[in-house]
Amino acid sequence: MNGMKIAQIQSHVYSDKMKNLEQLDRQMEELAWRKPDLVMLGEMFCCPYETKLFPVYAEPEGGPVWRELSRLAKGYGVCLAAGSVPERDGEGRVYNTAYVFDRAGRQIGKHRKVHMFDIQVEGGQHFKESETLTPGDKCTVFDTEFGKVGLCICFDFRFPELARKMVLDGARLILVPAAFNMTTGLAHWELMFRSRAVDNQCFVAGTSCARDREAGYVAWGHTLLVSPWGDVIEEMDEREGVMVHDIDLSYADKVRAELPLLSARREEVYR
Ligand SMILES: NC(=O)CC(=O)C(=O)O
Repeated sequence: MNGMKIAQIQSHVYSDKMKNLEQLDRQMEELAWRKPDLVMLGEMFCCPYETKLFPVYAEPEGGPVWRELSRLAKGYGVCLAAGSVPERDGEGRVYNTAYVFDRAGRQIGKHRKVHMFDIQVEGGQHFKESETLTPGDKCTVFDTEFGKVGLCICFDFRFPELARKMVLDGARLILVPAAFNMTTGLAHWELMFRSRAVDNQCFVAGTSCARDREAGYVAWGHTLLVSPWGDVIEEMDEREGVMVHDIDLSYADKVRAELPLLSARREEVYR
């Protein structure tokens, strides 16, 4: 199946973890009449984006947040790309992890953020995910009823090599739960998503949480969806909201056939 309806939810992040899931339940109920096939959330949608809080909010895979996400996917009969959450493994390490559930509530995708968001921009944003997070070490592409889908988290998408690998592994849509900020958002948000989409001739969906000026980390918002031709299908502003679109993944095949960037690569020259 190539056609799908994708809903991207840009929501407020409450400090009460479970309140975020109650909010999600209400949002999915309100969305139900639009019959989305896939619902997508932002990076750390149920934990304030602060390094000291990641270990406090972290849960193992299969924990209460995971179970509630699986229940919601099944209850509403949708594929749920559940943003990202802090995940604790059996050895006490904490990851920034994105889970994806199918319509039956089964986990079909999981990605641990590979590239740590450690930046120090003079006069702008400072952040050091590696203070409390451990990086993952895998490129993630998983099977869905719509074909292969790529998954990475925010800073990961700044690395063209990872997106290229996902596409060479079969992805025609890349999901990116993300949280740019007031420094990087204005400079690079739309530019990055359009660049990755044009280079890889695939749909890219970037979903952020809404901006909260009182938060320790002020998210840029601007959830967006970009086509394989590089067109911005829609971009939100910084406020809470939902965006719903019908996309046809075979459009990526059409663009790749008309402008054969992927098939005309000369790997032997780039080595
Ligand atoms: N949350 C992030 O990883 C933010 C990011 O990538 C950025 O450039 O900003």
